[in-house]
Amino acid sequence: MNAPLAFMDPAAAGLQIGGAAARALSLELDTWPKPGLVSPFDCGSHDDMDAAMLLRSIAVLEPFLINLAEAGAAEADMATLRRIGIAAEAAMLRATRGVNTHRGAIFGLGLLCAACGATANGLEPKAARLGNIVRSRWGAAIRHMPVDCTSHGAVAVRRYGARGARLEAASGFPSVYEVGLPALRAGLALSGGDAEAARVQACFALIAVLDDTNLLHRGGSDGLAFARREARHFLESGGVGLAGWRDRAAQTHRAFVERHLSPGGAADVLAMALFVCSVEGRLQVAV
Ligand SMILES: CC(C)(COP(=O)(O)OP(=O)(O)OC[C@H]1O[C@@H](n2cnc3c(N)ncnc32)[C@H](O)[C@@H]1O)[C@@H](O)C(=O)NCCC(=O)NCCS
Ligand SMILES: Nc1ncnc2c1ncn2[C@@H]1O[C@H](COP(=O)(O)OP(=O)(O)OP(=O)(O)O)[C@@H](O)[C@H]1O
Repeated sequence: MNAPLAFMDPAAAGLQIGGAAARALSLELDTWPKPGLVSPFDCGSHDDMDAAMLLRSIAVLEPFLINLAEAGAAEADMATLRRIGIAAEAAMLRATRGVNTHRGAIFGLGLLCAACGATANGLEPKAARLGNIVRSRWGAAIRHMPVDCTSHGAVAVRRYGARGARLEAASGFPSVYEVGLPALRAGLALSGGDAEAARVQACFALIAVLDDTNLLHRGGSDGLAFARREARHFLESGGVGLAGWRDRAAQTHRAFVERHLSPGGAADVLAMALFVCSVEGRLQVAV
């Protein structure tokens, strides 16, 4: 059973929250098949990273996620969260020798950890949605954050008018609550309680709707349209409720790899949904 974290001891809350975030990242990594993404079985569309590198990155990031939760509990402003986030990115790049394994995840999960810290310390109601806390506490500051105009995401946002990681966060992570969590629930029901099937269902549901700047960067608007179409097709054919769903999903995985497409944003949002599940206890079963 996946009971919500109890936070009996506020001093231990940061450790619990950061640990839950790191576990969400490991669960995302373990999930297979995820179209184009890295898993313990293969490197998907990536020639510069593998599961061992992602695991190293997760281990290095956990203390920063703990630190972000503690900062949220101490009513930190966005400038403080940003300093921790930038330090986490630097540590990730040192651990991976320059490969961007978890940039989007540090940002989104980091903000959710800070919001969770605020609930653990009584600054926000325990039953509040973490996404709403991010929006109300830091949303305005996120919208006005300095933008690195050369980043892949910023170029895609400008060139294609995409929503990117920043807008997702500033608006309270609607993709986590309106897509990721309902799809995890649907996946559990369709598969008769198979946790990995539920994660695969959620991954496809997210690919089907997200403005994923990784897909735009690698495949342009045709790449994004292809990815969404393939994901929708899988879901409309029955998703993980279909006999042989794993083979179908693996076929889609291979089609993404052939086109060098990788929905890194969907992977990040899947990890965020798994984190929210574990700390808000929304599904009442482990996924
Ligand atoms: C805002 C961030 C994500 C940078 O964005 P930018 O567009 O410059 O980078 P980039 O293209 O690399 O995108 C970041 C990643 O977000 C993920 N992503 C892509 N699309 C989406 C989407 N629609 N929704 C959510 N995540 C997405 C992908 O994994 C992508 O790799 C962030 O890295 C940043 O500014 N960090 C500074 C530290 C900070 O302020 N941290 C806050 C507290 S933790
Ligand atoms: N399991 C996963 N497999 C692949 N990417 C993932 C996974 N989980 C999360 N991601 C996200 O995908 C992003 C990496 O994608 P990508 O390598 O395309 O980015 P990039 O370094 O900006 O571009 P490129 O490698 O094309 O130069 C990371 O920010 C990471 O958060």
